[in-house]
Amino acid sequence: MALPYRRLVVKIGSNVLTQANGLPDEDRMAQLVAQIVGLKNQGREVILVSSGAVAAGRSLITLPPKADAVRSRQLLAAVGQVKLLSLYAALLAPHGLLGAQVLVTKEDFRDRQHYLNMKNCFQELLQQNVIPIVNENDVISVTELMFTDNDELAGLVASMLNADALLILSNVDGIFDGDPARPGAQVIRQIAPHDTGFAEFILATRSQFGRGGMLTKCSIAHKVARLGISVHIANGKTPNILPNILNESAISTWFQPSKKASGTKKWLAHAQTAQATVHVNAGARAALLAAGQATSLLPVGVVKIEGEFQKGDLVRLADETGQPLGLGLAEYSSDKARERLGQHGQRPLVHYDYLFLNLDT
Ligand SMILES: Nc1ncnc2c1ncn2[C@@H]1O[C@H](COP(=O)(O)OP(=O)(O)O)[C@@H](O)[C@H]1O
Ligand SMILES: N[C@@H](CCC(=O)OP(=O)(O)O)C(=O)O
Repeated sequence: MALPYRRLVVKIGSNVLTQANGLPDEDRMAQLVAQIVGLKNQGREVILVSSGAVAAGRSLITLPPKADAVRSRQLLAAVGQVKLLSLYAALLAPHGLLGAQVLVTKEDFRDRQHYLNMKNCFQELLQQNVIPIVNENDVISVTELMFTDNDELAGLVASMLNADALLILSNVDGIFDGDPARPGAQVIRQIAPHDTGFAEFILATRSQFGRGGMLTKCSIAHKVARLGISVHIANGKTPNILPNILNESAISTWFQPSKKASGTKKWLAHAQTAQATVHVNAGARAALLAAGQATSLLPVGVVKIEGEFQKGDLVRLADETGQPLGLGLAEYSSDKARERLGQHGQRPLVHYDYLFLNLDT
């Protein structure tokens, strides 16, 4: 039986769409589009997050020697994105399908109005049977404004649209239990929501044209799965990989989902800024991070509060050494919290429903 995912986000990495010489691999694109059309014909909704603009740009423009790295990337992506989307449009047209370009920046997920505009647009596109094709707006996303990579962007899109699954296509069959090049290395087939042991196997290497590397891919996958969205990492170069993930015959690493999280938890998982930090003691840290338990933060475990906050504000949680633990919404102000610091029998400062912990700390 096929996996019952109705709404899918498919992320295709640069290296899947790029040949060894750095130019776009149009045959591969055609194969992947054919697979996506197959998924659509099964009645599924597909949102595509596609890298490849820089590679496409390389096929159009030769950079001058000693060109500035940031400007070169902007130039290649600006020119290449047109070619990338034209190729997708040409491949979808014979199937009677339209693709839509959606270019986003990190800022668009922070600004609530931008976020809602974007969400509404996606919903309209899906309703009209159009395939949104998302990429980072590389022209204005430079250095610290950039997403870590398109895996982060795909995770945000999957959470925003409450997708059933995120399929990340890279140039490896999944996460290996060691160097993928080592003879005998095996793909880890399943990772449970609270299992963080996989991190020890990941090497700092990344594919030739990739940006973030496997470690960021995995921490995004883990976070998204903990919000209740299935994540599969698989090889985009393997024939029929998308239908085979869905009929469970493909090799892939499957991050099993937790129970679906509320909209607030999804937002907290990806929120970036908090004004104040609440430091907790070792006992509270252990209780919060204990697998499978829904624990709220009580004042008895709080040792220090840095900064000011009001009821409903976003606060950062950290342990006594300052190591970040997660983010939550305060149930009361920092003034009240300071009065109750270390006291037993007080109301939670951060309720479990409004708390998102990073398990990879
Ligand atoms: N344990 C591991 N299992 C699989 N791949 C790994 C592992 N450790 C490091 N990698 C590297 O991660 C790369 C994929 O990540 P990345 O370069 O970011 O790809 P993409 O461009 O698809 O986002 C692989 O090509 C591989 O070299
Ligand atoms: N936005 C860039 C891709 C950046 C990126 O994150 O690539 P990847 O590491 O392959 O997901 C492009 O279109 O070339």
